[in-house]
This record gives sequence, structure tokens and C-alpha cells, in this order.
Amino acid sequence: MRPRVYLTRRLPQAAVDIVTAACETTFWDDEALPVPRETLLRAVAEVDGILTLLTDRVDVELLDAAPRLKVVANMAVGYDNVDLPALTARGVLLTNTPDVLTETTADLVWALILAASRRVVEGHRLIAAGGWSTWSPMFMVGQDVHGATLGIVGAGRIGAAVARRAVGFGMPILYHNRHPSPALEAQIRATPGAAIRYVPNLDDLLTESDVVVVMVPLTPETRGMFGAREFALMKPTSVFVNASRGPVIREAELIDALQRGRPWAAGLDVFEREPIGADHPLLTLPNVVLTPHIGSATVATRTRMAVVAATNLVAALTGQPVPNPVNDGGRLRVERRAPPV
Ligand SMILES: NC(=O)C1=CN([C@@H]2O[C@H](COP(=O)(O)OP(=O)(O)OC[C@H]3O[C@@H](n4cnc5c(N)ncnc54)[C@H](OP(=O)(O)O)[C@@H]3O)[C@@H](O)[C@H]2O)C=CC1
Ligand SMILES: O=CC(=O)O
Repeated sequence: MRPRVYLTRRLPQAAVDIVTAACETTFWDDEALPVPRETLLRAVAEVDGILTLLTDRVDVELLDAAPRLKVVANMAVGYDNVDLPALTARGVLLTNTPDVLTETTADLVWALILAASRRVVEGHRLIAAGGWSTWSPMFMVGQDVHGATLGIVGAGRIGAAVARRAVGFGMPILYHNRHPSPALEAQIRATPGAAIRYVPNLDDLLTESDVVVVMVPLTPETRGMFGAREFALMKPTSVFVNASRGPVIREAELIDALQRGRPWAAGLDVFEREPIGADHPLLTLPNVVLTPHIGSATVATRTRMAVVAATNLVAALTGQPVPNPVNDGGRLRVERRAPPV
């Protein structure tokens, strides 16, 4: 009998085709809105696998509702929406979608760096409000990006792609991870004149950088990593960009810091509680640029992510090698299990 799966959102047809070719498939037939929790809990009762988005909470309650579940294929590289220890304890495999979104997300980080540094959105708003009267020497002046020191917190796949782009802007690069990355350093130094340095102490990176980009995963260790203390260390001319996860930042403390002018400006793609509304206090600040969690949002990349998630799901349920397992223990159990009856 073919495995049964549930897709928690309407996906690009290329991904649906992969799943339906191998599995009995039901899905939440809406592209824009997440499946309501009660519907999801009912839908997973008989399934062997689910394809989830980062808007779906995969926790003990859901696992209890899905006794046959063998695999959760998350259509994202981040998986902080999933209770990984709970999945692993039950031998349920988790997969994610790394790599295919790396360059696209790095592009968006750069959009935020440039827009926040050069007041792009503020300028647009000013014109739209009829507030542009003349050219004057210090009108709408921002901060230079070229030649500025870039500090990357979380220089993994995406952070490294951000760093590669910085070489073209002539920016010296600092990075802070738990471990240095000789591969990244070699890649950057392959360009004559390009400079990169590992900074083991986060405080040092914050005091030395002109632009700070955060690209760490959300974990117990990184939750609340940036607050009033960290912002106070930054330069009064600094630009802060977060495209990782909202809860890495203590948002109320960032708002307070931006009101005080340190950092000088911020570009944010992610928020403590998403989605945020038009009444969010960040929108009262002139020195922020906000995007609605669209780091990987291009047609090509979202299609690739859906295809990768579908491929992971099907591979796990048909005994094929799984391209992107997150928890190896779960994967082994999947392979040992008898086919679904
Ligand atoms: N805005 C958006 O739309 C998107 C957001 N994301 C977010 O970006 C995150 C990163 O993705 P990706 O680059 O592929 O992931 P990677 O795992 O490749 O990179 C994460 C980096 O963070 C570092 N890191 C992890 N924990 C810590 C810590 N406690 N302190 C300092 N550094 C740390 C890691 O290095 P080390 O292990 O040495 O510490 C690693 O270099 C995702 O988890 C997701 O949350 C991803 C895609 C799109
Ligand atoms: O935020 C997106 C992801 O892929 O993670």
C-alpha cells in the first residue's frame, strides 16, 4: 500500500507531482493561510508523513495526534517550529531544505543593508508624502556601505553568501560563530585585497563593525542573543540587519535602542511574533526597513524548496536515501520500519 501523507499548504505543482506519484496525498488547499490547528490535528491521524511550513508548530500534541508518523519534511532550512528532541525520541525523521535558498536569502540581506544604510524606504515615503522640496548638501544623508566593516553573526551557508557579496563592496569582514571556518576564510582571501577575521568574542565584533548581520539559527542558545547591552556596544553610525529569526532579538529593546540612535538604523525580515500588523511600534520609527519574512521568496527558490521538501518526504517513505535529514537517529528507524499497511 502507498504511504499516506498530508501537505499543510497548497504547493507549487512540481512538488505536488513528486508527492502524488508515490503517496496517497491530502492537503490544506490554501496557498495563503495556514491550516487551522484543529484541522491539522485531525488530518494527521492516519498519515505516515507530513510536509510542513515554518508556520506549522510540530510538537508533542501533534505527534500524539499522528501515531503512524515517520517523517516531517519541513519546507525551510530553519526548523525552530519543530520540537526536534520529541521527534527524535519517537523515531520520527525531520528533514529541511538547506542550500537551495542560500543565495536568494543573501540577496535579501543585501537589500536590507543597502536600504537601511541609504534611507531608501524613508526617501520613497518622503516623496510619496510630497515632502521633497530641493537638493541640499545634507538632505537624506546616510551611511556608506562600500569600505565599511561588515560583522556577520552566524557565518554559515547564508552568512558566507552575504560575505562573498561584501568583497565586491570592498568591505573588511568580521565573523562570529562558535567555531572558526577556515573554508570561508580561504574563499574570501582568494580575492586579492579581501580581508576576513574570526572574532571569538561577540562584543568585539559589535564594537568594531559598521554593519552587523545576524544569520544564526534560533536555538535555546541564540534566543534573546541581542538586547540592550549588545546594541549599546554598537557604533552610533551602525546598521543592524536580522534575517534569521525574530526571537534572536529582544525586539522591545531593539526599538528602544533605535529610538536612542544606536544602532543608527535597522533592516529586519523577521519578527518576534509573525505576522506583524500595521500598528507595530517598529513602524513608527523612521530608521527601520521591514520586510515580511521574504528572505527566500523568489519564484525559482520557493519552487526549489517545495521540490526538495517533497523529495525528502517521498525518499523517507520509500526507503530511498534521504537528501536532507536533520536527525540521523530518526532516519535509521524509518529505514528499519515495515512498509505502511
Ligand atoms: N529570513 C528568511 O527568510 C530566512 C531565514 N533563515 C534563517 O537563517 C538561519 C541560518 O541558515 P543557514 O545559513 O542555512 O544555516 P547554517 O547552519 O549554515 O548557519 C548557521 C551559522 O550560525 C552559527 N551559529 C549557530 N549557533 C550559534 C551560536 N550560538 N553563536 C554563534 N554562532 C552560531 C553556526 O556556526 P557554529 O556552528 O560554528 O556556531 C553557523 O555558521 C536558519 O536557521 C533560518 O533561521 C534561513 C533562510 C531564509
Ligand atoms: O525562514 C526560512 C527558512 O527557510 O528557514
